[in-house]
Amino acid sequence: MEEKTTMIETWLKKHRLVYVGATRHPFIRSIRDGNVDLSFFKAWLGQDYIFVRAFVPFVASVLTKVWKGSDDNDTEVILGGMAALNDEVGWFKKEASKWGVQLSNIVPQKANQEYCRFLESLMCLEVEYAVAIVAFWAIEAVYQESFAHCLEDGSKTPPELQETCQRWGNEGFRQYCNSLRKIADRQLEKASDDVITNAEATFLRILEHEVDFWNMSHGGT
Ligand SMILES: Cc1ncc(CNC=O)c(N)n1
Repeated sequence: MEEKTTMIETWLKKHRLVYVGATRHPFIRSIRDGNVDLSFFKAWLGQDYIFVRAFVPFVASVLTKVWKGSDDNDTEVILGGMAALNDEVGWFKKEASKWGVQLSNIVPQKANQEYCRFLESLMCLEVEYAVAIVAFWAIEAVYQESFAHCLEDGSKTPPELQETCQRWGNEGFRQYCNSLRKIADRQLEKASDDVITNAEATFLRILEHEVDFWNMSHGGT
């Protein structure tokens, strides 16, 4: 059977370097190599908690958009993502107390604020479902690929960080990302050229924001 090349496959090839920049960032490499600066890890933990709080209403907005197109499968996949986020918020609180990170005192850094503001712009009703679902997939896929890399054979991830890597690097999360990717590709198949152009630009913006987010935790600004 002949498999046709999907839009996302095409983009991943075209933007390989940017994608690798987001999924093989020095911060992730330092976790994998076992020489991560734990103060960077704690900084990431606090900032990511703030990001995830903003990510929840974004996912809710995607859910609203799919509901209008009333696709039951899509709704269930996204709702599953929402449920996982509920669990994740609880995990962040537990993990923060384990590391002595005070979540109530975290000040969002500039890169985080800008990323959250970008998410907010994607919540508008005028943003098409195809664009929003591409963004959703890309956000999840970067974490999946990054943390799965820290669990591959030969990695020296410190034992106390393995649970964190498992959170996004596990097999279930990989399959969930694949489901999101299929949903996104299916939307792109029927999208207009305008929407496709928009979705590709959004994909790139997400990758840039993810790199800036890692940079921030890695001692950048
Ligand atoms: C900055 C960033 N990007 C992606 C994710 C993964 N999605 C939900 O947890 C995340 N937690 N943080």
